[in-house]
Amino acid sequence: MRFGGLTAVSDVSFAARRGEITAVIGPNGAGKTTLFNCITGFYRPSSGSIRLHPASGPAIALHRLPGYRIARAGVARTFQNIRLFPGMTALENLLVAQHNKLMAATGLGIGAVLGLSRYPQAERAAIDLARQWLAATRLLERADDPAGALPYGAQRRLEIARAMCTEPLLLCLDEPAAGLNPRESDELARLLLDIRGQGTSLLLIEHDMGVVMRISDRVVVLDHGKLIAEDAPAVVRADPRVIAAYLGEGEEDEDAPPTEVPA
Ligand SMILES: Nc1ncnc2c1ncn2[C@@H]1O[C@H](COP(=O)(O)OP(=O)(O)OP(=O)(O)O)[C@@H](O)[C@H]1O
Repeated sequence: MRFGGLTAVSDVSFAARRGEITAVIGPNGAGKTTLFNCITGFYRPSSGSIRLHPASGPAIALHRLPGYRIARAGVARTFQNIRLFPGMTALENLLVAQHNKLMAATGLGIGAVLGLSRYPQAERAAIDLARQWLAATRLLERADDPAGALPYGAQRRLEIARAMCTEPLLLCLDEPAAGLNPRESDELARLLLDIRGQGTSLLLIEHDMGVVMRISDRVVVLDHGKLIAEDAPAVVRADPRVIAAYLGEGEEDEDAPPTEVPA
């Protein structure tokens, strides 16, 4: 991915395997969010390819699709900075996520207008799924509260619930533990393991090395836009190139907030 003269991500090749949690780590500015933006269609990569391999059927070339088609193909994401609809209730946020499905069930809404459709049935199923994810994220009691009024940790969980309501094959999480206290981080780790247990594959950008080392099956390390390691968490943690990348960070930017060394 190039931005004018700057190559933000280059020669990065790896597989996030089905049914696994793959973490993407690296110092600030390594290209992690850019990579996510390419996978989820916010950026169109300048070159290269990104493929989604569903359990059945042919591979889908994500790099050729616009963002909404990528979402439809089964890739969901959350953002580094929470992007909920703050004025809508928690439940409504989860129903918006199912808009595509509802529209498809009702013949693009025309059937619903004519009162001829399966809309009530589809709407009930959407509410059931939303309530299931509200329960999984401990937000059922806050279902009717505006999303913007929820505490920070609850908003983070609601973002994950919203992504899961699209029933994704791959869930991409950009720093889900940012700003959480240790108890909330533990709870998040358990939630992500549950999501994996239900068959969704996860790709996770995370600076909290406790969470990364505890739940990841594989860890991919980026530095200056390049892949410098890809292995099991314990192997990556001991890799001298990875340690050097993290230790080297402070020398370049003394004012940058410290990044945890994965040790
Ligand atoms: N839209 C853009 N235009 C120009 N440069 C960009 C753009 N987005 C990212 N970059 C540059 O690409 C590089 C990688 O940035 P990116 O945000 O992907 O890093 P990161 O690993 O996610 O960092 P952090 O951990 O701080 O979030 C940086 O040099 C950044 O300035």
